[in-house]
Order: sequence, then structure tokens, then C-alpha cells
Amino acid sequence: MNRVGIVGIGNMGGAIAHGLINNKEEIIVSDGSAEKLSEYKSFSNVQIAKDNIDLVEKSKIIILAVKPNLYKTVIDEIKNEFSEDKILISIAPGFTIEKLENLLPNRKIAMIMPNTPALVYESMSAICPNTLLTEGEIEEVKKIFNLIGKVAILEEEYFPAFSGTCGCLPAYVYMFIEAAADGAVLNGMKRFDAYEFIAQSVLGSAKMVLETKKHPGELKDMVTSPGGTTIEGLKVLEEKGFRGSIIDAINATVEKSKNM
Ligand SMILES: NC(=O)C1=CN([C@@H]2O[C@H](COP(=O)(O)OP(=O)(O)OC[C@H]3O[C@@H](n4cnc5c(N)ncnc54)[C@H](OP(=O)(O)O)[C@@H]3O)[C@@H](O)[C@H]2O)C=CC1
Ligand SMILES: O=C(O)[C@@H]1CCC=N1
Repeated sequence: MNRVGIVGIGNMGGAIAHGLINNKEEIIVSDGSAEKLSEYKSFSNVQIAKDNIDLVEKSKIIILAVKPNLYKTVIDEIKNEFSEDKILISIAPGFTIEKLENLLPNRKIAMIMPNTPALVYESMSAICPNTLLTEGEIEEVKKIFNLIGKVAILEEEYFPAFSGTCGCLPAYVYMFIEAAADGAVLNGMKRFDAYEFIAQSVLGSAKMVLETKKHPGELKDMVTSPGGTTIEGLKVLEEKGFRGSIIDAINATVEKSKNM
């Protein structure tokens, strides 16, 4: 039996799959698209399931990585095969433990919100198990998601805020990198140089927050020389509502995930 089965190998399921494959985890995958599945044939530690039922039969932990609008259909399809020892992992925003338990009663379920940097083992995932998982099983799930990055156990009430920040955040960061590169291109820099230079600067800035534990405002002040160049840019960002835009964007995603 495979430890992990992934239903749907699109953007998120595919990122988790590749993260696990490169960590030598034995996995089984299913997907609606034969073309996508064929990309996994060359990996010796990946089994291609005949269908979702076959996948559930052959795995212990099943990650449901289809779009939220397909959750009910797929859970209905697999529920008869879903024995008491298996664990369903939901990664869709808006699917509370209560909603999932109504779809799959008396079964082990964990809500997890990962993000696509799983592909490079830098995901940030939150885990909220239902009451049927044992401590050992929670540890097992944690270990799997640790293979693709960092993991936090989080109470369910914080999931909308986590999903709105960590689940969606990579998109905002990519938009920031793209816009910053446009600024560099406007000033004559080659676009692909700009992506590399800016991405490394974003990576280094994030590492500073994680490793120095300094307040982000203090780190910002360390960059901002009196009468220098940075303060000119910060003034423009404040005038254009940079902070407010970010806060409103996060709030919009949180509201959406509460109402899905
Ligand atoms: N993308 C992200 O950054 C994040 C996504 N999530 C969650 O992950 C889930 C998947 O999102 P995402 O990866 O972006 O979506 P994608 O559309 O990229 O991936 C979904 C995959 O599921 C396949 N699929 C569709 N129907 C079935 C089925 N019945 N059985 C098996 N596979 C099927 C799709 O195939 P086909 O395309 O052929 O239909 C597709 O490959 C969502 O619930 C989303 O909310 C969570 C965190 C971050
Ligand atoms: O856009 C979405 O709904 C998914 C969930 C979090 C990130 N992507």
C-alpha cells in the first residue's frame, strides 16, 4: 500500500507530488487527464491509479487536490472504498471540518492549506485534524507535509486567515516581482536578469524576517538611509496605498474562503 495518494495533479496536487517524488516517497496519483498522468510514468516511485477508487484502495492518506466545486462529486465517488483506517486530506478553502464530515461521516479527515512552493520544498502548510486522528497519525501527516516545507498545527478558526495569506500569497509575491521587473525594464535592465535579481532579493528579505526575528519595520528602517533613495520609493508606495491594498486584498480572499 502507498502511504500517499493524490487525486488531481494540477497546480497544487502536482507541486505536492513532485515535492514528495523527489523526497523518494512512494505515491499513487490519479487525474482526469491522461496527458498529465503520462508525465509521471517515468518515476519509479509513482504508481498511476486506474481511477480514483483504485487510488483510494491502494493508499492510506488521500490528498484531494481537485477544484472545490468537484469535492462533493469525488467524495461521493470514493466514499464506499474509504475505510476507517484511511485519512482524507482536504486542501480546498471553505471546506470546514463540519462540511467534510457531512460528506464523509465517521472518517479520519484533516484540513490542510499548503502552497505551491511545495515544488521547491518551501511550502508553508497549516494542518487541522478532526478528532478521529490519533497523535501518531497527526505526526505522520505532519511528516509528509514537512517533506515539502514548513508545517504548523492550527485551530480551524484561523484557517480562512491562513488560506488568505499563505495559500494565496505566492500569487501576490509573483505579481510584485513582475511589477518590480517592469520597473527595472523601464530603466533599461534585461527582463530575465531583473527576475533573478529581484527574486533573490525577495528570498533574502524573507530569510531576514525568519532568521533575525527582527520586526519587519526595523528591517525596513535598516534599508532606508536618511535622505537616500529608499525613502523616495517608500513615500510613493504610501501615497499609492500599498499597505491598504495588501490588507484589502488579504481581507477579500479571507471573505471569499468563508463564503465558498
Ligand atoms: N493552486 C494553489 O496555489 C492552491 C490550490 N489549493 C487547492 O487545491 C485544489 C486544486 O487546485 P489547483 O491545483 O490549483 O487546480 P487545478 O485545476 O490545477 O488541478 C486540479 C486537477 O484535478 C484534476 N481533476 C479534475 N477532476 C478530477 C477527478 N474527477 N478526478 C481526479 N482528478 C481530477 C484536473 O484535471 P483537468 O484539468 O483535466 O480537469 C486537474 O489536473 C483546490 O481545491 C484549491 O483550492 C490549495 C492551496 C493552494
Ligand atoms: O485560489 C484559490 O482558491 C486557491 C486556494 C489558495 C490558493 N489557491
